[in-house]
Amino acid sequence: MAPAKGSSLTPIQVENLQFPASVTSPATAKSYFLGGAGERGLTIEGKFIKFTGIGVYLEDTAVDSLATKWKGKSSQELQDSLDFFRDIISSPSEKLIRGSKLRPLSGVEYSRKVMENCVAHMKSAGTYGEAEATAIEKFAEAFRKVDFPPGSSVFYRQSTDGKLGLSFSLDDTIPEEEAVVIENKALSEAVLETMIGEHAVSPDLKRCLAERLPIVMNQGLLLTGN
Ligand SMILES: O=C(/C=C/c1ccc(O)cc1)c1c(O)cc(O)cc1O
Repeated sequence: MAPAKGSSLTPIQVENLQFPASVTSPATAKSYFLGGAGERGLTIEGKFIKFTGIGVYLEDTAVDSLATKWKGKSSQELQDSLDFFRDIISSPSEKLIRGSKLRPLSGVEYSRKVMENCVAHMKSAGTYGEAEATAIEKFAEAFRKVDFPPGSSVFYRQSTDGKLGLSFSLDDTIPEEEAVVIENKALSEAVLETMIGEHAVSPDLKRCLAERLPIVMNQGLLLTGN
């Protein structure tokens, strides 16, 4: 029998955070592969401080939809193409994003930064209206009583029909139940846009996606090393 064709997608380590090559969510029973992961830091008094590690998990179906346009392009070409990242964001497959903390952060502190970026993006894209302002309020409320010690995580599930599921975990395990589901496509997409789009908070994550996805588009998926 011919050997199975496929690339070996490896887990990724961001500082002391481990991002497995694939995960199955007990909330949805769906499996996702690790498109990429990277750090998010801030320069404070001239020093780059790493605060979070972000992992972007995609459903297998994302590969074919991306391959039609991007297969054959080099990692550098992909990294330099905003349209490539926009196609990941809008690809017709569910995404699961894990944002894990390297330093302690309160939910209010963390969510304020995420919301600032999301609102700025939606305003510049012309997608911010009353429904989005209400969705942002719901987002803020979900984080109000959350505390993030190092190693703890928020999971963002972005469904193809525009729902954003939020869940919180003290480690890297995906909770069985989501804390809240926000039905707003513009906000859902904005969360990933702020991470890998035009003004991305994690260039490291963009580089990683641009390096790994060509392998998957060329060789297919064969997951190892969880
Ligand atoms: O990771 C962050 C935010 C980290 C952070 C660091 C220091 C603070 O005082 C507050 C928050 C993040 C993200 O994951 C996604 C996003 O769109 C914006 C962010 O800032």
